[in-house]
Amino acid sequence: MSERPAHRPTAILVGVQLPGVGDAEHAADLAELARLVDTLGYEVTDTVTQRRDTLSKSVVLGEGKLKELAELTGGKGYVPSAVPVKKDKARMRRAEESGEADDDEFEAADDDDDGQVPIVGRDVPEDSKRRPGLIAVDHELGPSQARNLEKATGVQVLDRTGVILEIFHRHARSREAKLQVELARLAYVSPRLRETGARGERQAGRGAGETELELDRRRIRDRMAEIRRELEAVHREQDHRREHRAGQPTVALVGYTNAGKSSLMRALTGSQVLVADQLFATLDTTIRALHPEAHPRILVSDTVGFIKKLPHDLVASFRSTLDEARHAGLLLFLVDASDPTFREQYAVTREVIGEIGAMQAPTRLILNKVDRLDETQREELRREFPEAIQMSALDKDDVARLRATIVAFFGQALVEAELLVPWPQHALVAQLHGEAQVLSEAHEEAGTRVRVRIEPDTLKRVQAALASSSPGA
Ligand SMILES: Nc1nc2c(ncn2[C@@H]2O[C@H](COP(=O)(O)OP(=O)(O)OP(=O)(O)O)[C@@H](O)[C@H]2O)c(=O)[nH]1
Repeated sequence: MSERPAHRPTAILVGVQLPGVGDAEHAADLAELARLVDTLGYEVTDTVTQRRDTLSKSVVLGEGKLKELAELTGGKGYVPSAVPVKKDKARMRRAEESGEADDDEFEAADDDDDGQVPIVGRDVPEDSKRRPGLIAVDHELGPSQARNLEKATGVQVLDRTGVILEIFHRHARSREAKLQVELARLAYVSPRLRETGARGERQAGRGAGETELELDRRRIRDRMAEIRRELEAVHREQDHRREHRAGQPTVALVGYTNAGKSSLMRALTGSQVLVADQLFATLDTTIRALHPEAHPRILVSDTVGFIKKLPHDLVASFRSTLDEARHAGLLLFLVDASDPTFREQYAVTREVIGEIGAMQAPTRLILNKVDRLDETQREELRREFPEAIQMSALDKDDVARLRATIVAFFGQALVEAELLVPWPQHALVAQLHGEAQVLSEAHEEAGTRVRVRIEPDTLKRVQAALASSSPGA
């Protein structure tokens, strides 16, 4: 075990290598989980792994490995009262009736689940200095698996989704991100709720014949419906804003978490976007103009990062955040080329982008962080990805070259046009300076004659504005 700074709680990782998962992939998955747990503020001190044909239905690991894990945590090493909960007959019957019965139910009736949403910091006592604060399991856990593991180890257990949700929760800044994360957390927590026995203060609002579990679930469903309505309102507002930007060329940066999107965004737009060596530092989409400004103005959007095994609910809840990518004229796929697993990360990103229907736009692959590679490695990558742009988001010249590539890309899509803007509509000339490349400008009796290179959509909008206010229109 390594030295632990006193201020950081510690965590143990648990992973089972299932058939079909190679050693390298297994190690990479655990390394990623370690980064996630680190981002959550824990220091990873140990990793317990095992090869198994399937995950143990009760506690994920086999008996011997569970003991090994419990030795590290100071826990019992077995699930107390590891027998079906026979005493609570009424509870069993209700569970069966509601289809909740678990053929592998080890969990004894307890009263420590308050049915509330917090995922971290639930109910495991921190009674020992030696005891880690968290066990993070690299698999989706069923409710009884998590609970049984907690009982056997005495330590709080989170699965990969739980860890990601907790990070998202901490990093959500905008109203939209907060609502989306809350929705995803409720979707995660709801099936994990268990009947907990009656407690006086929790009776309020309970309908006739409704169990406490049903009441909790109904409350969650109601809250989820409310959040969806709130989100719809936020999205209408966003659509409105997007319409306003329609026709403005936009380039979207997409990529795995920590690939360097925010750094590149900052470099391309001169803005103070948050850059952190953390996973999912960015949960919102930021949109800024390319800087120094291009004519017409080009917008750059930076959005939430992707990750392997990103829960589907979470992808769905971030769909609107990713909408910017769907409307972009150019998609830049950013990868951290110094990460040996970047090929897989690239594949995951493409898959998610494909899922949200954003693959229509032309794409370019950017191999970022090549400053961390030597010349031989770069040469190999050039052969493997001849079309890709190799660069470092931290290198000014590289960023300037990328900027030129982006400008050239949109330049190809521009058309040349001549417009006569009547004096009463002179404000349109100023607008054209922002939205098009003005080639020449001459003042005439009827107005200003402007030659522009302009996006076809923007041209249509300007022509429509001119036509609607021309005499006789
Ligand atoms: N050496 C090197 N480091 C880089 C480069 N680009 C980014 N970084 C570092 O990588 C880390 C992550 O960068 P970010 O820009 O926050 O990554 P991101 O893709 O926005 O991350 P998420 O918010 O998690 O999606 C930071 O510590 C950056 O300083 C690069 O080209 N070279």
